[in-house]
Amino acid sequence: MDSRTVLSIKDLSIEFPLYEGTLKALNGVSLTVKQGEIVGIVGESGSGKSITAMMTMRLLGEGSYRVRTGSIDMLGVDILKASEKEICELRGGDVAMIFQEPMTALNPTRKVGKQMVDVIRRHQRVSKGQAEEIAAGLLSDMHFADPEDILARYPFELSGGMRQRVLIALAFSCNPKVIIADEPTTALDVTVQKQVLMLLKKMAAERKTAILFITHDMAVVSQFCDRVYVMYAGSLIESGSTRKVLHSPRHPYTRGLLAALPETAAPGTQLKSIPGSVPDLSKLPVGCAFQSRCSQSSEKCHQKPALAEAPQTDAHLCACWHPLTDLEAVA
Ligand SMILES: Nc1ncnc2c1ncn2[C@@H]1O[C@H](COP(=O)(O)OP(=O)(O)OP(=O)(O)O)[C@@H](O)[C@H]1O
Repeated sequence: MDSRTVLSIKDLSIEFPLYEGTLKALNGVSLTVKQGEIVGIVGESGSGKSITAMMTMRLLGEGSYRVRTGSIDMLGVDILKASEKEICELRGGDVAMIFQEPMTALNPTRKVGKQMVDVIRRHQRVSKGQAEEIAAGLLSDMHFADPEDILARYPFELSGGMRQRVLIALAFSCNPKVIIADEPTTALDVTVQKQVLMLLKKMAAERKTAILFITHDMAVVSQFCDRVYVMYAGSLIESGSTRKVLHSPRHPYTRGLLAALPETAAPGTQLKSIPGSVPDLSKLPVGCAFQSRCSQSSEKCHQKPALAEAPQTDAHLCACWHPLTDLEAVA
C-alpha cells in the first residue's frame, strides 16, 4: 500500500439478511483515499454511499449485517477485525465524522463552548482555558466574527449553516487525519452550502486532512472533490479525477446523472432523466446492475464488468463493456 494512503477498502461486499431474502448493499467495493485528498462518492439514493461511509468506522449495528468479502484499512487499523477499543480510539481522534443533521450531533442542552472544550480535552492534554482558546481559534477559522459569542450559545440559537460550521470546527478540534463526511451540507440552502464547503476545503488543505465525502449531488462534487467514485446499486462503476469523470464520463450511468443536472440543460429545455429505476438490491440481475436502463446494453452485459485494476489510483476507470468515447460523452 502507498505510504500516503490513509484509507483503503478492498473488494468489500456487505449484505443484510432480510425475512424475504438477502439485500446486497455493497458488491465488491474497492477504493482508496490518500493523505490530504478530498474523495467523493456520488450516486442516487440507495446506491450504498452511506453504508460505505459507516463501514469505514464500523458504525452499522453489529449483527444487522454480514461481510461477504473484503477488508478495510483505516490508518493501518484493520477495521473489520479491530477490537471495539481500537475503533473507539480512532473515532473522534485520527478520524472525525460529519453528518447531515448537525442538531443530532450537537447536544441541545449544552452550550457550544462546553461541548467543544470537552471534545478538545478528551484528546489533548490542555487546561480548560487553553481548550477555550483552541475552540475560539477553530471558530474563527470557520469565519465566525465573534467566536466567544458563539461559544456562549446553545445550538438551537444558531442557524443551520452556523451549526454545521460549529460541527466542522468540532471535527477539526482533534486534528484528524481523515474526515468522513456524509451529505454534510445537503440540509442547507445553496449559497450557505457553498460557503460551508469552501471553509471545509480550506481547513482540510491547511491541515492536510483527507476527506471521504458522500453526496448525491454532482454539482457539489465538481466544486469540492479532487477525485470521485460513482456508485450504482452497491457497486462502483466509474472513478477518476473529478475533471475527467465530469467532463468526459465513460459510463452511460454517469453521463445520465450529469445530463439530469439543471446546470447542464439549455434554458427552456426539459431535464433528461434516466429511464427506469434502481434495481431492488435483494433481486439484483446477473451481470451489470444498470443493464435494464442502459441504451448501450448487449448480451455481454449479463456478465458483471469490474472496475479494472490500474497501477495508479487516479487513473480514469469505468466498469462497463461499452464505455463511451470522449465524443459520445459530451454529445
Ligand atoms: N440496517 C439496514 N438493514 C437493511 N437494509 C439496509 C440497512 N441500512 C441500509 N439498508 C439498505 O442498503 C441500501 C443502501 O443504503 P445507503 O443508505 O447506503 O444508500 P445511500 O446511497 O446512502 O442513499 P441515501 O442517499 O438515500 O442515504 C439501501 O437499499 C438501504 O435500504
